[in-house]
Amino acid sequence: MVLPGEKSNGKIYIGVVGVGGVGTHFLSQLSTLLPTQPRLRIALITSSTKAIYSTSTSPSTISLDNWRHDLSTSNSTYLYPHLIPHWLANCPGHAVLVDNTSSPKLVEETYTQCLKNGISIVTPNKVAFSASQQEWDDLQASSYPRNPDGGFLYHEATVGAGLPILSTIKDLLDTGDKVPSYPSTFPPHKPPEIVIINSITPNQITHISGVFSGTMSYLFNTFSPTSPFPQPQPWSTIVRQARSLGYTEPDPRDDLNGKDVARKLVILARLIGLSVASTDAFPVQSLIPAALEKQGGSADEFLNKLENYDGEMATLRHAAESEGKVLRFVGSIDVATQNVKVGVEKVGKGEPVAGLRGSDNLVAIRTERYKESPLVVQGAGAGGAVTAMGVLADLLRVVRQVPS
Ligand SMILES: NC(=O)C1=CN([C@@H]2O[C@H](COP(=O)(O)OP(=O)(O)OC[C@H]3O[C@@H](n4cnc5c(N)ncnc54)[C@H](OP(=O)(O)O)[C@@H]3O)[C@@H](O)[C@H]2O)C=CC1
Ligand SMILES: N[C@@H](CC=O)C(=O)O
Ligand code: NA
Repeated sequence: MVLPGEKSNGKIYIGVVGVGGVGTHFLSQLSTLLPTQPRLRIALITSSTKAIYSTSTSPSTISLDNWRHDLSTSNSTYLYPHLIPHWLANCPGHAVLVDNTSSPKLVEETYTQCLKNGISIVTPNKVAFSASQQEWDDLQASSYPRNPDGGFLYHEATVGAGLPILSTIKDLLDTGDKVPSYPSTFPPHKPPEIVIINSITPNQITHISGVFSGTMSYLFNTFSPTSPFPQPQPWSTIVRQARSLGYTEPDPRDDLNGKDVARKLVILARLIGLSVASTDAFPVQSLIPAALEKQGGSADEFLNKLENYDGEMATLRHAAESEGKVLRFVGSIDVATQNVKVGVEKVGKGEPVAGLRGSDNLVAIRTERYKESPLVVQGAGAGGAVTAMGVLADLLRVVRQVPS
């Protein structure tokens, strides 16, 4: 295996896992890019049932011209996750795992092993980065530069899809943004599960807040619009629309229960120097009706039952309307008080988050330099194409750092 620092044959071998909404857009965007990236070789494409491999030493690796057909007619069955690191390690150049799934099993069986073997990972999959703090720490320790022989690890699309949120925060931290002075002691009720892992460093960011879910943004922009006409459709109808638009998690319940936003806030909090035990370390408001919380079943079965609870959401909306407000699903991190929270809020129609459209995210970051007027990143935060762009941009970050 060729490590990031070692001289390789100059080629970069890509293993693509997952060809759903994001994965298909990723492959489509990659095929457009390939003619300008002669070093790239597609070494593996696997769905949850089928796989196509190139023989890793063969120069004629997989063509993207007819990958759907080639995959569906492939005689090769799906590559079990635990075999992926070995397979990529046999490539004669630098290898990159592109994980376009939401699979915890894939994370568990490939990430650390890949990184420690110098295989890079780019992914929109939040699971690895929002599990335990220890797992986060292990990923950092296994990957470059903390591990000089480790693979690169990029996950820009885990927060705000292709929006440059993680890269902006990295720039702020790298350029040592200063923060206002904090009280010498933290509030006595400081939640034990969220702590600043080091004293307030000069480059700590102080607040991050906004709308972090493309699905929830679309749902509330449509269900609780600033203009009263036309009459919004029922909540469950709009949830189905969000799913068909490719915004939701593979299971929309992971959006509605606030878990997806919680995952993103855990990733952001850890990135700016907070140690967060888990997504259960802070209050997360779920919009799953209580009666459906404990019921299993498929996503389709859930959506059919959700129709019976449209009235509950309509009541919430009417309460906001009576105050001349709209509903938005927001999240926030306050470093000084170490408070992290996720939930529905009534917001004035003139508020920035009230004006969002479609799957827009809006993330406001406050630091010393951006204290009075926060640094704001806004735009589509969900959708296959805008997510795939973030994954592809991360791949190019790896390409630029691998010696040719
Ligand atoms: N959609 C969006 O706007 C955004 C998505 N993301 C993240 O991107 C990831 C993918 O999302 P999206 O494409 O929308 O989801 P999809 O459900 O459309 O696609 C996921 C694909 O992964 C496949 N898959 C699951 N496990 C494996 C495995 N072990 N090996 C190979 N394939 C597997 C699934 O196959 P099968 O269906 O057969 O199980 C499915 O085709 C998720 O982690 C999501 O959180 C991040 C930002 C935005
Ligand atoms: N389901 C998520 C996808 C992007 O992270 C969302 O709606 O934001
Ligand atoms: Na992003």
